[in-house]
Parts: sequence; structure tokens; C-alpha cells
Amino acid sequence: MTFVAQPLVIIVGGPAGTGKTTTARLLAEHYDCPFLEGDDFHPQANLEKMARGEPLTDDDRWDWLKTVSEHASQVAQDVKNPSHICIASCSMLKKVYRDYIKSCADGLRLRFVFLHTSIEKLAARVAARQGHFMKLDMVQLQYDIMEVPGDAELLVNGGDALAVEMSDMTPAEVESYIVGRLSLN
Ligand SMILES: Nc1ncnc2c1ncn2[C@@H]1O[C@H](COP(=O)(O)OP(=O)(O)O)[C@@H](O)[C@H]1O
Ligand SMILES: O=C(O)[C@H](O)[C@@H](O)[C@H](O)[C@H](O)COP(=O)(O)O
Repeated sequence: MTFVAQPLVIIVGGPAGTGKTTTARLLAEHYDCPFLEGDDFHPQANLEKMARGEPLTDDDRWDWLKTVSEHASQVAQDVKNPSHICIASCSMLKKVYRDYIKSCADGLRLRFVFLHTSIEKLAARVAARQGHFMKLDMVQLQYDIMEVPGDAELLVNGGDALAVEMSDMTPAEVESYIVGRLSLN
């Protein structure tokens, strides 16, 4: 198990099909810490909207982002969680969403890990996924609004974010790339 002195929330983001859930689960195994699936925190109205093929608006997203942030912060600080780390998946496509997640996180340390790849790869992966609410045209919309973290947002420049172009990386390679750059242990 990895122990950090200060509670830490790691959010794994990116558009649908980029590998958030896969990567977040691997990281949670590596750090031996809890993992929260961000999609489990959507209000029913959001799920129904996406199931109808309608993209969410910013107004649909704020409460969801706040809920993900607050839950992950609670889990990171929970005395029953000795690692003091919580990993959550959440698309967090725009910088303003990442800033909002941070503002709701009870002053906790955060790391935003943003996965991205080509629209062709995303489309193929989402098409192969059965029974999920996310439709192909919505993936294109996500891709169009996506803001990959850069400049001052990046860890290497003193920010909280790590951007991972994972087109040619296996899940295990993505995991070890992230672990290497977060260097928590
Ligand atoms: N690094 C990777 N390389 C190739 N395929 C991947 C990789 N990571 C995840 N996948 C596959 O892509 C699909 C979507 O992954 P998933 O983790 O559900 O993405 P998301 O949570 O971002 O929607 C799954 O079939 C998964 O096995
Ligand atoms: O992996 C996925 O299937 C999606 O990324 C999924 O998580 C969805 O996109 C959001 O929950 C909706 O929110 P956004 O429209 O803000 O991505």
C-alpha cells in the first residue's frame, strides 16, 4: 500500500472510451486505495438525457462535478482509508470543470490525470462497448469541446495536471507512465 501524509484525490479524466475506468482501476490496485466511478454520481436526469442521445450542458454538469469532488475528498480523508488516497474517474473535459472540482475539494491536494487519443480510436472503442448510454455523436462533441491540460495546468509547470497521449500504450503502460510521473512512492 502507498501512504501519503496529506490526503490526495486523483481524478482520471478524458472523453468516453479513452480508458478512464480501466486506468483508474489499475491505479487503485497499484496504490491499494479506493476507486469511485464518476458516472455513478450523475443525477437520474443526466443519465436519462444522455440515454436519449442529448449531450449535457454546463448547467447539468456543475452539481455532478461537485458531488464527485466532495465524495472523493471524503474518501481520501476517511480514517478507514489508511492510504489517504482516493481515485475517481470523471471526464472533466474543460479547464473550468477541473478548476471547479478543485474548488469543491475541501482544500485537498488533487492530481488531474487526463487521458486522450484520436477520435478514430475513441469511436472504435465506444462502438464496441455494449449497453452504455454514451452514443457516438456525443463522443465527437466531447472531443470537440475537450481541453487537454497544458501550460500552467501541468505538474511540470507547478500545476496539478498530467496529460497522457495514450494512443500507443497498453493499459499497463499507461499505469506505469502515470505512477512514474506522480511519484507518490
Ligand atoms: N490503453 C488502452 N489501450 C487500448 N484499449 C484500452 C486501453 N484502455 C482502455 N481500453 C479499452 O477501451 C474501452 C473503453 O475503456 P474504458 O476504461 O471503459 O474507458 P472510459 O471509462 O474512458 O469510457 C474498453 O474496451 C477498454 O478495454
Ligand atoms: O466514459 C464515458 O462514458 C463518458 O466520458 C462519460 O463519463 C460521460 O462523458 C460523462 O459522464 C458525461 O459528462 P461529460 O459530458 O461532461 O463528459
